[in-house]
Amino acid sequence: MRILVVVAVPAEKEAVWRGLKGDGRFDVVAAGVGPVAAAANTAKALAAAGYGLAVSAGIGGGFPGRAEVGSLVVANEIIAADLGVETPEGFASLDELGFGSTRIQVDVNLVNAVAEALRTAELPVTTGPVLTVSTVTGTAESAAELAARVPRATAEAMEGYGVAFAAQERGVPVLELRAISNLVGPRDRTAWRINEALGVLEAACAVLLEVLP
Ligand SMILES: O=C(O)c1cccc(C(=O)CC[C@H]2O[C@@H](n3cnc4c(=O)[nH]cnc43)[C@H](O)[C@@H]2O)c1
Repeated sequence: MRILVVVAVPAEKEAVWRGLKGDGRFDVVAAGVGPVAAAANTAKALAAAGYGLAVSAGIGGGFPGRAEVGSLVVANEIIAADLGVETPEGFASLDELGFGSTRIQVDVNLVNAVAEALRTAELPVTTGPVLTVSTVTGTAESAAELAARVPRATAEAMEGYGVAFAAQERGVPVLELRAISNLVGPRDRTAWRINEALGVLEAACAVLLEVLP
């Protein structure tokens, strides 16, 4: 099975490739930051070749108490968390407005198999919903609002839903894997542990190499 791995930036691509050891079953694309770049470039890649799986991978923010810095999150649901409208009563998602779904489920057997393999490799891993946002959350208020909107929210990043939507349109299964570089909350750039997260992402990709068919 050929597998497409979509990351945002070159540093993530290098980490993923190191983990995958250049295995010929995988193609790794640095699609750019954000859901639009991710969707457009995933759709382009999926149109160019036959893939059995699309993986959105990279660093991400962990919700405090659910995913710590240096750990991994495997999404069991990929949610476009800011796709909707603001109303005087609060945020209303596209689902509530009747314009479609902001949630894409990930195959539970795939999630469990990958999470179990990562645990066996002694990598700290949690499964749960991963939110896709167009703006990195930067205040305690926004973090609390998101956590209330999606009660089990485990991590946030900026590309998963774009990759998942493009994959879904072509009937290709999707997986999202995030290595946590920072906590979701008040912006503190000095607290981001990007190199540590890239190292964990590399180690996780070495496990993917073994567990994916
Ligand atoms: O705030 C900054 O100074 C800053 C510096 C470097 C990079 C950024 C990013 O926003 C990178 C976004 C990039 O990384 C993923 N990511 C990582 N953590 C988070 C997060 O807490 N919330 C959303 N996205 C995150 C994201 O998928 C992008 O690809 C900022």
